[in-house]
Amino acid sequence: MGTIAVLGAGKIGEALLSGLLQGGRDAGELLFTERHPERSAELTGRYGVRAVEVAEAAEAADVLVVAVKPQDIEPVLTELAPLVGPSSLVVSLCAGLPTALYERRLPEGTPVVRVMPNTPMVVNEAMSAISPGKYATADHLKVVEEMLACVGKVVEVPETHQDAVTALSGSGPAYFFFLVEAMIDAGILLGLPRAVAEQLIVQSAVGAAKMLAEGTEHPVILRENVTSPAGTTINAIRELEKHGVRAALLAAIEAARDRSVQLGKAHEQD
Ligand SMILES: NC(=O)C1=CN([C@@H]2O[C@H](COP(=O)(O)OP(=O)(O)OC[C@H]3O[C@@H](n4cnc5c(N)ncnc54)[C@H](O)[C@@H]3O)[C@@H](O)[C@H]2O)C=CC1
Ligand SMILES: O=C(O)[C@@H]1CCC=N1
Repeated sequence: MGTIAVLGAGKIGEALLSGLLQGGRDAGELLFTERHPERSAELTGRYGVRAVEVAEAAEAADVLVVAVKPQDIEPVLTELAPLVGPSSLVVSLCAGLPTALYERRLPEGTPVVRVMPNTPMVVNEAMSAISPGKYATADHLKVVEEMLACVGKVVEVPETHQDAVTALSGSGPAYFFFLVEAMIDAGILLGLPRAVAEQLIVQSAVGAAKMLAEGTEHPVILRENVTSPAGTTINAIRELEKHGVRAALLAAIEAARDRSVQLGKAHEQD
């Protein structure tokens, strides 16, 4: 797989570096660029990975992973344009940004793969969806898949699905954290000490996630198995339905998808 350079080592860039290191990659095979020197020093201190300028990253790395905010992509494309070409491999983790944007702004033939990962990368449990741009070959996809398989699961999707994927699994961990936070608050409402409420809910989330991951039963059956006739759970479910939680989730994820589309459209003229 060779050397990987992460351009923009914020939350997701750091998650990738740390996941790759935990997955057995050597710090010497990883590089990153950062616009904030104090952030560079922090990451080099924590992981032993070297911060470099974009020119050195493009020269030394086999894979260039773009992990800046979509709103910050412009200067990165301008910097990269004279440094890359058909023998490079550019991987974009940026929400909403189509491979066509990179293909317009980088030299003709530059292979680009669009990826939507998520932060559970830090515990090697990422869900990443990958889509090839028009110059990316099966070999390029294999390289990207291998890199991401070190930090979790990988699925290939048509690029037309990437905005939906972003709303579902890219943002997905935030919805679960939000739910956990609200359930811990419910424990406080019922008079439990915060630490106990946290332990109860976090372990319930871990257990439920493991059952889901085993995949032996459909989520509906798992939920029904908890829901006893005239029991406690059905009273809670009635309240969830009454308060429109299911519809709220559909609307929320649709809104996230729409924002992803909008982020891509902001660069249509570039
Ligand atoms: N945070 C998340 O859960 C996920 C984020 N993403 C995508 O990953 C990208 C990064 O998101 P975060 O890590 O959350 O943002 P962040 O703001 O934490 O990280 C971006 C980093 O890029 C650096 N940066 C900006 N311009 C730069 C430049 N020209 N050269 C070098 N460094 C530069 C910033 O200093 C910052 O450290 C976004 O495009 C986002 O859509 C994708 C999936 C999940
Ligand atoms: O909120 C965001 O825009 C990024 C993309 C997916 C998760 N976080």
